[in-house]
Amino acid sequence: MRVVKFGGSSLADSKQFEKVVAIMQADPQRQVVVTSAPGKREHGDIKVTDLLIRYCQQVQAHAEFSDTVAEIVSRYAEIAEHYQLAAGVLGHIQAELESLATEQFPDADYQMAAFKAHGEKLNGYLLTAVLNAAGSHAVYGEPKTIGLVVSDVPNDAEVQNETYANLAKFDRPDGILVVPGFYGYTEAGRIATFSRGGSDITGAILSRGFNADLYENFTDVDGVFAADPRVVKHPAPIAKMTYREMRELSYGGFGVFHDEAILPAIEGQIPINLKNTNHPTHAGTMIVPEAGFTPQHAVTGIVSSDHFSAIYLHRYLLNKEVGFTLKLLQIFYDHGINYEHMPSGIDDLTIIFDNRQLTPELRTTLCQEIQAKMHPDVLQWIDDYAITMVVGEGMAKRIGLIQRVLTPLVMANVHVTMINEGASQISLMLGTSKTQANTAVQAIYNAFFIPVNQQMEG
Ligand SMILES: Nc1ncnc2c1ncn2[C@@H]1O[C@H](COP(=O)(O)OP(=O)(O)O)[C@@H](O)[C@H]1O
Ligand SMILES: N[C@@H](CC(=O)OP(=O)(O)O)C(=O)O
Repeated sequence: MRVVKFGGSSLADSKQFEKVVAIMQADPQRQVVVTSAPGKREHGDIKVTDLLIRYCQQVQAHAEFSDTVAEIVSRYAEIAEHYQLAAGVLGHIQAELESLATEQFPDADYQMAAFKAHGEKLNGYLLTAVLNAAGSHAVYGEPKTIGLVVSDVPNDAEVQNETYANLAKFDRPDGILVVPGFYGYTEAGRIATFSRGGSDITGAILSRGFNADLYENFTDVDGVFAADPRVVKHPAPIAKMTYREMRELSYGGFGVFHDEAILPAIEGQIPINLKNTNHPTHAGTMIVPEAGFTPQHAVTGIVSSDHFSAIYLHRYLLNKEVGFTLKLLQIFYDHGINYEHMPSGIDDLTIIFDNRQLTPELRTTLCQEIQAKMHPDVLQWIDDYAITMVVGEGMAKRIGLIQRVLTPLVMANVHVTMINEGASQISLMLGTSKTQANTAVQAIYNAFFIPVNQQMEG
């Protein structure tokens, strides 16, 4: 059997629902389907998840929210009306949405999680009704009913291991089981969501839990490309790649698949097929175990992201001081900040971290504490930090690869401030300024993917 996940763009309106129904009905192996909330219908549109966040913020601020609720309801109404569903279906959706405003929650974070989750919950309910109206036998499976248990971090939850025992015991109904993505329930029975884009994670959990032969993840592109299509024009498609290549590239910024969705697939050794809802006959990208994989190219993909900041510390004889790093990381730990990378020299150390975790106040406190406890000769805060990652199973044993990566950067006048060859040996990390990050990706992409004669012409 297969678990199929449709992203928000695939479930954005009735036109997309038609494609989803056709895909589900084309293969009886597609027995479990995971829904996202309706996404963007066109460039500039607003995802239902973002409307729900606005709705929650308005409720929390005791502000007017009826326009927001009407806007959310209209997204579901267009689909329900297209399929001429019984009025009760839309009535139920509207009532559930409206009741959120008066429901009691333990705190504002759990309240936000519950609001957000309703985008996928109500779309799951709607898709169930649509599939039944289209002649399939579909049953709605609430994450609580099927046993999807998550940690009690309301907006960044992780799956708990007992989920897999629960899923193994769950008696799947005949026909299609429709499960909303993006959230589960804590031990205490509260809704908690994964991080943004987390419906991919639900699909992977169900694939492992139900021991699927294949996890099909449908989106709005023909698979994974060697670079983000918004950065490189018509990037080369990747026909096949490994789990760890996908994990590194998603982590690095390929938004097409959530980086935390790889682990359940690895644990269950479930192959993933990323496909296009708008072009379902295209083979898409297969993401497979490392064993038996033969890389076709030195580099599989190049990615950059610019949500980093760094703290640079310099102190003479730092290399001789036992416990310096420990003390420094303790400061980060005390403030609940995790770091991403830590390149170091004899007397120098840079800590690179995701700056989305920081407030301006926290930044000031961090600097003051580091100054007071570590007594560095130099402490520099660097906000203008982007990381470009070059990833490929084929990189490990290639002589001269670093030179092949760096030469086009020299030619493109990109200043590289940090180089870190990942311990995994399948990735190379480069620090640049934010403004040079896209140039870096384009230059490395051209060097590895465009034949030299075409580069000259271009
Ligand atoms: N390397 C890449 N290959 C393919 N798509 C990518 C890549 N990097 C970023 N993307 C973007 O990811 C988008 C799909 O992800 P997302 O918007 O989350 O889809 P969905 O709504 O289906 O979950 C694509 O439209 C594309 O713009
Ligand atoms: N709807 C949620 C979860 C999700 O996975 O969405 P999508 O499949 O559209 O990336 C979000 O916007 O974060």
